[in-house]
Amino acid sequence: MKSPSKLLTAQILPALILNLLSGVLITVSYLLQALLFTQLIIGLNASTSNTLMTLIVMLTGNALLRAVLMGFRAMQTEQLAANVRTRLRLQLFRPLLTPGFDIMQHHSAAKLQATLVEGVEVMEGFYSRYLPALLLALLSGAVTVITLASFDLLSGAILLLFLVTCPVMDHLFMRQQRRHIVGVFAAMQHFAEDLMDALRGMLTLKACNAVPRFRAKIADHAASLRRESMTTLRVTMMRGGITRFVSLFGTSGLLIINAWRTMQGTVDPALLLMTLFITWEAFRPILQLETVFHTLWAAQEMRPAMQELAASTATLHDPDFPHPMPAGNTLHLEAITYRWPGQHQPLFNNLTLTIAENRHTAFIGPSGSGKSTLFQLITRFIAPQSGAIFLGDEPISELSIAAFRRRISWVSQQVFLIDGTLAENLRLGRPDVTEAEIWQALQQAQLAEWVQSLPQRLNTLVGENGGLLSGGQRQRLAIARALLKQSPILILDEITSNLDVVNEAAIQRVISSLSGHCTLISIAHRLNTIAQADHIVVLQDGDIIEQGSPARLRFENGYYASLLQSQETIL
Ligand SMILES: Nc1ncnc2c1ncn2[C@@H]1O[C@H](COP(=O)(O)OP(=O)(O)OP(=O)(O)O)[C@@H](O)[C@H]1O
Repeated sequence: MKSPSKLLTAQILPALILNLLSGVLITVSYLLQALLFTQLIIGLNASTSNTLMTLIVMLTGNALLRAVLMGFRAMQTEQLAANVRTRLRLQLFRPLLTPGFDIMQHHSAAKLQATLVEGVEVMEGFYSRYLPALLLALLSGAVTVITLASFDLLSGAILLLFLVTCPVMDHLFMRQQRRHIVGVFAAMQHFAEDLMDALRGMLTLKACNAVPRFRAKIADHAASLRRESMTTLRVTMMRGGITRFVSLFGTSGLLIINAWRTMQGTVDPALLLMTLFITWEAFRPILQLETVFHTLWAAQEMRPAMQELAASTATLHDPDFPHPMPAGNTLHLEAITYRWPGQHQPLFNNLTLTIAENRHTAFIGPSGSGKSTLFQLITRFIAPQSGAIFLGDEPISELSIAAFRRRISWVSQQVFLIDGTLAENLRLGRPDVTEAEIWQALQQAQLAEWVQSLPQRLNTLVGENGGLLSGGQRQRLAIARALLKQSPILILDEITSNLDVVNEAAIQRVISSLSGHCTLISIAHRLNTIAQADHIVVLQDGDIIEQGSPARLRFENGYYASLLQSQETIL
C-alpha cells in the first residue's frame, strides 16, 4: 500500500507539473527580457530606429505575457492548495467515518483537532507552496546557469558555484540551529491541550477552586510557546539573512569579475550587461523559497501525527458479503470472552445470555462489573475475542455494521445534542420525519406540553450541547430522538442517574409505555426505573450472578434483594 504522502503527491502531480511549468515560463520570460534589454542598450547608438522599436515592442509583449503567466500561476496555486486541502481531509476523515472505527480509543480530542485543523493547513502550505517553490528554484537555477554559460562558460560556472553555496551554507547553519527550533510545535500543542481542557471544564475548575492553578499552568505553557516562537523567529531571520547575503555576494561578485574582464578587454561589454540582468534572476526563486521555508519545519513536525491518523484502520470491519438482516430482534450472546486491550485478565469469560425480543431486560451490578462493556459488545463498537453474538439467528459479525446499527437506538447518561433547534436535534436519526411524527414522539417522551409552551416551539435553540435545557429535558429529548429512529431495539444506559424524582418518574412512565413494543435493554443503578422490567440480569466482575424476573429475585436473598432493601431503607 502507498503511504498517504506518496498517494497525495501522485494525485496532485498533474497540477504540480502545471504549476512548475508556468513558473519556469516566467523565469524564461525574465531571461528573454534580460537578452532584449542587453540588445536594446548595446544597439542604442548603432541600431536603426526600426530595430529599436521592434525590441521595445518585444519587451512590452514579453512583459504582458509574463503578467498573464503570473496571474495564471497565482490562480493555479490557489486551486492546487484547495485540491490538497480537500484530498487531505478525505484521507484523514475516511477512517474516522467508517462505522467500525473507534477514534477515541486512539487519539486525544485536542491532538485530533490539531491534526485535522492545523495539520491540514500546514500540509497544504507544504504541498502547494513549499514543494513547487523548491522544484522551481532547482529548475530555474539550472535554466539560468545554462543560459549564462551558453554566452560565457566561466560566468556560468561562477554563478553555479554561488547558487550551490546557498543550500550548503543553509544546511551547515541548520545543523547547528535545528535543536533550538524543534520545541515550538510541542509547545503549541501543550498550550492548545490545556486551553481546551480549561474551556471544557471551566465549571468544574471553578467549583474545585482550581482556576488559579490552571491559569498558572496555562501561563507557563504560553510563556514557553512565546520563548520557542521567538527562538524560531530568530533562527528564521538569521537563515534569511545568510541566504540574502550569499545571493547579494554572488550577484555583486560575478559583476565585479566580469567588469574587470571587460576592462581587460577579454570579454564583450554585452556580457557585463547580461550578467547584471540575469544573475539576480538565478537567485529570485531561492529567495522566494526562503519565504515559505517555515512550512517545511511545520510539515516535518506534523507529519507523524497525520500519518498515524491516515493509516489508522477500523477495529471492526464489515464482512465481505454481509448476510441479509434477520427478521427477529432477539439478541443472544454465546460463550463470549472479552479482554480489554492492556488488561491481563478477560472481563467476560464464556458469558452466555439471551435478551428476549419485545421484552425489557435490565442490567444491574456494582461499578466495574462490565455493564457498559457488555453494551459496547451488543452494539458492535467492540468485538469479542471468542464466542458469538446473534441477532435472531444471524451472528452480528456477518451483518453490515451500518444496517445492524439501524436496528438499535441508544440513549446514554451523557446526551449529545447539536447546537441547533429542537427540531434539528430530533431529526438527527431520521431527517425525513414529519412534524406529526415529531409531536407524537414528544408526547411519548412526556415533553410535548413543555415544547408547546415555548414561544419558538420546535424552532427553540438548545444551546451548545443542550446547555439551555435542564438535565431531564435533555434526557427526554434524547429519548424522543431515539423513538423517532424507530429502531426495534432501544438501549437506555443509566439515563435516570442524574435526574430528580419528578424527572425520573416522567421517564419511568415513558419506559412503561414502551414495554412490549420494542426490545428494551437498560442499565440502572436506581431500581425504580427497572421495577417494571421483564428480566433482570445481575453482573459482578463480568459474571452473571443472578437473573430472573424482579418478582422472583426479590425473594432470592441475593444482590437484587439487598439493593432493593437498602434503597427502600433510604427512602
Ligand atoms: N476502554 C477501556 N479500556 C480498558 N479497560 C476498560 C475500558 N472500559 C472499561 N474498562 C474496564 O472494564 C471493566 C468494566 O468496566 P465497565 O465500564 O464495563 O463497568 P460498568 O459496570 O459499566 O461500570 P459503571 O457502573 O461504573 O459504569 C473495568 O475494570 C474497567 O476498568
